[in-house]
Amino acid sequence: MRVDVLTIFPEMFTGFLNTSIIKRAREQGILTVNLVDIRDYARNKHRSVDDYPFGGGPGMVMQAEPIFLAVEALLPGAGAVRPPIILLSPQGEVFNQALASELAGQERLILICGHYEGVDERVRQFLVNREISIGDYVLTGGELPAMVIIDAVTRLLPGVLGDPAGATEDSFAMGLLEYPQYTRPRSFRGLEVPEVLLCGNHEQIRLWRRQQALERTWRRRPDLLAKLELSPEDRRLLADIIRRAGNEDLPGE
Ligand SMILES: C[S@@+](CC[C@H](N)C(=O)[O-])C[C@H]1O[C@@H](n2cnc3c(N)ncnc32)[C@H](O)[C@@H]1O
Repeated sequence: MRVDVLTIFPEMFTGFLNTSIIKRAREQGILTVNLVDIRDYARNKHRSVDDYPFGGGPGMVMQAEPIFLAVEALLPGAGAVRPPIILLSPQGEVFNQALASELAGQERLILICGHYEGVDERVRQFLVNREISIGDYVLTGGELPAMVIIDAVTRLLPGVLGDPAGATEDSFAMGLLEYPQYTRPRSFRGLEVPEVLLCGNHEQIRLWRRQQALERTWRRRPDLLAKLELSPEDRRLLADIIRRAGNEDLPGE
């Protein structure tokens, strides 16, 4: 996958792109990130790309022209099929795992990072074809949201994770929060790993994990559970969880 990132702070991406799984994905040629400095498309000697808002008000607004020029330089030849051209914005559709999977199916993404008070509305109206928010809060710029999206999408690309099953069992991938994880030592300060995980019986472990995932989701994110199509086994497990919760305080929460 190729991702073009339009930003006025390309240096913010240095650590992110050169660390851990994202670094490896780039080295393996699975991910290519092209950082475009929007200032390279400013038509003034100060390379400024923002100006005061028409109508007054606080802060500065990023101008449309350098952003249009930067995108046009990436996509020469009008009329070609356009990749998703995404404006990062707190006003966009809210990013989630389903959207990450959808974007992971694309060959190319263009991400536009706003800054200051945001970008000239004409970018939103006439240049981008998608607007994505990473949550209901306001950040100083679109750079962190761009990294969030690149990270979530990259780990879904074939070949990126050593064990692809990891991503399919993650929270949200199957509509549930993930079951609890443990590693060595078996006993830490007298705190023991659940016995079932040591028994070597794969079916028992699978069932325990499913029950834990259902219980966590039921307690913490019942909204997710409401959207899920439950199997007969899930219904049985859930009925048991709810019955026990009615009788006693479930341990460990
Ligand atoms: C300070 S914000 C501008 C907020 C804008 N004045 C508003 O109220 O919608 C500056 C830039 O940060 C980015 N940004 C801030 N919060 C974001 C979020 N939750 N999701 C995605 N991008 C965000 C956007 O690119 C935005 O243009």
